[in-house]
Amino acid sequence: MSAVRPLPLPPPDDDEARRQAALDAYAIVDTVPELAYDDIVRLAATLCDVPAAAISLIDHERQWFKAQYGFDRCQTPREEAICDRTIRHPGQMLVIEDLRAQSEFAPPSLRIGEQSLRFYAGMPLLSPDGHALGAICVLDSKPRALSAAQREGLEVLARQTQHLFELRRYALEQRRLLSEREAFAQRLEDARADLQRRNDQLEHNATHDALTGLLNRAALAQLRDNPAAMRQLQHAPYTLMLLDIDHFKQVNDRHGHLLGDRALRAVADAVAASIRQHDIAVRYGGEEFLVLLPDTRLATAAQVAERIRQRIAHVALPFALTVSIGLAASEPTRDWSERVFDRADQALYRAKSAGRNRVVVDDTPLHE
Ligand SMILES: Nc1nc2c(ncn2[C@@H]2O[C@H](COP(=O)(O)OP(=O)(O)OP(=O)(O)O)[C@@H](O)[C@H]2O)c(=O)[nH]1
Repeated sequence: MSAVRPLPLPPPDDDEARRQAALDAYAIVDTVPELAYDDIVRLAATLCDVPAAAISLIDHERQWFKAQYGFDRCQTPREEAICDRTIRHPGQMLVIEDLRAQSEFAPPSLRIGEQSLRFYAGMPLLSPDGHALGAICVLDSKPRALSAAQREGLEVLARQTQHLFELRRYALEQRRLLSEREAFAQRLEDARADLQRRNDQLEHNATHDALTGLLNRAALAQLRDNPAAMRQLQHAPYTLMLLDIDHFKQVNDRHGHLLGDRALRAVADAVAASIRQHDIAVRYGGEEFLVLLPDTRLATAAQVAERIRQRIAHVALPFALTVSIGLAASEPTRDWSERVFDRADQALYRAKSAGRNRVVVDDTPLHE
């Protein structure tokens, strides 16, 4: 087509907004040069035997060149972009054989070498839903015409360019989906971790005494009901310690429950600070504590108990705080929950009867 169509009206605002949105979806404007597009414009120039060619995208008030060959500008104002005329008739090539003969076109500022532009042929570049994003164009500083084969070739290159655009959009979409999937997986993992934390917290609360942080009676019952843990405990001689705060009722009565609670925490801290990591300390009753010392004979356990007693005697409180402790050793053939506990309890009773603030070791003969 050598005749120029009458100057089309500017597109209605809504259409232009949709067209611009279609272009934006490719996120291609202002990207770095890419060889695939550079190759296409070189090929277009060679095919049409012209010194210059470009892939122009009409972006708001400018035309921006994704690729250019034969000139070195990366954009021009939209009002002088002939490609802006080309996109007004999507699907049709616009050919202007001699710009000087077309008074309706202001002379473009774009120059080919030192010469002003005389020849233009552009094929619109369309999105799949028909929005014209820009054009692939060939340019010359001399008037000329395109052969049918050259026109056809330019159309093919326009299709190839559109294909590249679609690949780009597909890659962007995949990246978006991937990051959405990663974000979703992260949210899922966060939720799982949060659930795990809450679960751990619940489990901790169910098995620990809130005041002292030591294990509670429920945890002791769980231990008793766990054959594997019991086997582990019983594979070597162990010692059971029962500890009771002396005259704790008086502490409460004279100094109030708040100080009583402080005393309980101080006792728990002294116990925790005196035992090994795998020893098991339990707040067994109000002011009673139970400590299981695996793999520990009575004599060693007595030293630990004495350390605890002394530590507690030195706790800084507005009143004297002492404890009585009873100890008993395990019997290899018996369940600690029966006999060992009774023996430790009797030892504790003897510690109380003998004046409190002392450690008493069970001395009843085994296997009586
Ligand atoms: N502040 C406080 N007091 C508690 C708690 N649990 C139990 N007690 C108190 O501990 C006291 C235990 O008193 P008793 O069993 O008579 O024993 P005791 O006064 O220590 O006397 P002995 O054991 O014979 O030396 C009671 O007054 C309970 O109210 C608690 O969580 N906080």
